[in-house]
Amino acid sequence: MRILVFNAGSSSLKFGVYDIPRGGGLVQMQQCFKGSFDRFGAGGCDYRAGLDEGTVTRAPYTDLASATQAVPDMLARAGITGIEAVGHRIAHGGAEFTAATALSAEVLEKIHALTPLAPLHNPANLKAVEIARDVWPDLPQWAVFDTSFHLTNPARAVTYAVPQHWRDAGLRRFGFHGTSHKYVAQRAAEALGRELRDLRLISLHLGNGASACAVALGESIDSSMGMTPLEGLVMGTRSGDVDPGLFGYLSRQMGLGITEIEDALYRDSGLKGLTGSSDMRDVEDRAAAGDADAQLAINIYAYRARKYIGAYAAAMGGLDALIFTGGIGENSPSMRRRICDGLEFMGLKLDHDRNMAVELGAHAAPQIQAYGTRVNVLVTETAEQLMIAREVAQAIRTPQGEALRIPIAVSARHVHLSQCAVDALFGPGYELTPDKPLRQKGHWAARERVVLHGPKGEIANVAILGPLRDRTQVEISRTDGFALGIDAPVRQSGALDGTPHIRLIGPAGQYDTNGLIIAARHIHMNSADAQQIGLSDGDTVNVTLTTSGRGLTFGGVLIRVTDNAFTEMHIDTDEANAAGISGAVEGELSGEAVLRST
Ligand SMILES: Nc1ncnc2c1ncn2[C@@H]1O[C@H](COP(=O)(O)OP(=O)(O)O)[C@@H](O)[C@H]1O
Ligand SMILES: CC(=O)OP(=O)(O)O
Ligand SMILES: [Mg+2]
Repeated sequence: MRILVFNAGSSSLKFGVYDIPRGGGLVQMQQCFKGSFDRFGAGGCDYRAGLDEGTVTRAPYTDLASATQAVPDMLARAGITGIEAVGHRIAHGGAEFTAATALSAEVLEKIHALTPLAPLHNPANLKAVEIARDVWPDLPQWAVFDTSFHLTNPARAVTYAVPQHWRDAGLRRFGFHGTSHKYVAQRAAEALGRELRDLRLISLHLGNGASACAVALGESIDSSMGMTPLEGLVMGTRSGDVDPGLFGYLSRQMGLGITEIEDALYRDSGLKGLTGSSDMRDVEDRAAAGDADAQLAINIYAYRARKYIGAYAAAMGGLDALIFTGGIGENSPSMRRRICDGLEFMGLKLDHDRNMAVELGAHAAPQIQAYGTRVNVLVTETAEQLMIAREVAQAIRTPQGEALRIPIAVSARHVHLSQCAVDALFGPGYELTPDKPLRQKGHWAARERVVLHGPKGEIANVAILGPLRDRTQVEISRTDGFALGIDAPVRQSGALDGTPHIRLIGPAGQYDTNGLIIAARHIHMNSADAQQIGLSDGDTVNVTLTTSGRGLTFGGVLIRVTDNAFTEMHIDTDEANAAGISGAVEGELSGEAVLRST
């Protein structure tokens, strides 16, 4: 499979072509061509092409759009043919897009609607989509969003303390550069020989746009950009954090309009506002030559980044490694040094020689901390394009391309009764009263309730689900098992041989029975959905819950296919609590799981 990737940033356009050999996995993915344009100006831009990074030439393009327009010809001249899909970086995907998404007309519409929240980025990203669709109208186009990785951030990190009706209108923090933060976090874990799920990391992506991200135990838990890519660190042309009180002052005292203020914060602030140049190379050169403005800019830049390191170490309750990436993070030893200076108190100190000697190749993620210090410090190239290609390839390999989203129902403790049990509990020949229909057709919850009685305690008011069954089955959670004092096994529904005994108590008597289980998590799936996604009865899959506060993947979820099932996943209350679920949630069958089962 051959995938072309466009990564349009605020100051540069990068593109790459990636191959996965037939029958190979994502790890075998190889880059076969790449190019980048930056330093756009009236006289053109810098251009690097081919796998050999070194050569910089001048190209006549004065802006990102004209450079993007030139890419198809460049690929043709380089003999690159046979592209099967195009992946695009899209900066803002809002709260909806948790993974690579096929660019349908509807999805494009949603991305357009988010443009006011990323005015430097989404238009450039969409331009690349438009050009690619013109040139390759038959190829599938995919989006990979900067925001997706951060959708695991907890509510306390993403909620602005503003009036309720503003929050209801969608005001919240998102975070960007997620593809980069995710990639470098994985690289750092590999380089340290540790599992990502055991590490607390801070990633500093310092490019033209810049952001810090706290990655705790494999998930982004906070990042410095907010609802827009304006919040946080000092950037090339963006201010980063300012007092929102500035707006009123600028408007009332200085007579500026909203557009002027916003434009200045996006385009004329940051390094550019402080020094006249948005390019750190220029700023460093000027500072070295004695320019006081440039020196102050560098100090502000480093100080702001250092403050975020302190904040995120506190947010995570510790720090195992700090990662530098992005044009500045990768290439400026002096900036890395300034950012880290003064952090010895938290076990973070650089080794001068290692910091100066950093050489980044495709497989290197050098460590630059002083020997014997507690916090590892790594420098690594980011690889947003590679990550985008991987995510697109994985999504394409998932049957139907898109992950199947399934509603999740939380089963509280309940019993299924036999006629024998009903007779004993409610009186001979008693008929239960169906009260509420369940989503599985023909199933209902009865008005009647029973008590569960165990050696340690009782649980009252337990629901009875109909219709009646041949054998009585009692489904509880592990926590209920402690309350009752009985250790119940995890079983599929109906697999009751050898299960423990429990006493049920009803208004007319008691009933002792085996059949006490913790229901194995499962998905009811109708035949059409199963066929569409390539699953059969008895398969097991992984289901990822990214929308919940504690985002979690459930492994070994059993698929139960019946003709007219309502497709829905059932978990118990312990599982729901572990995933931080309240209210309606959807889970996502992860591509990996689907691949394994077919
Ligand atoms: N050798 C270097 N020293 C200092 N800064 C550098 C160096 N090389 C690149 N940079 C800076 O990196 C920034 C661009 O980062 P990059 O990640 O390429 O941008 P983008 O966010 O557009 O992808 C610019 O400020 C540039 O000056
Ligand atoms: C979101 C963002 O700031 O991206 P970039 O670094 O490409 O400007
Ligand atoms: Mg960038």
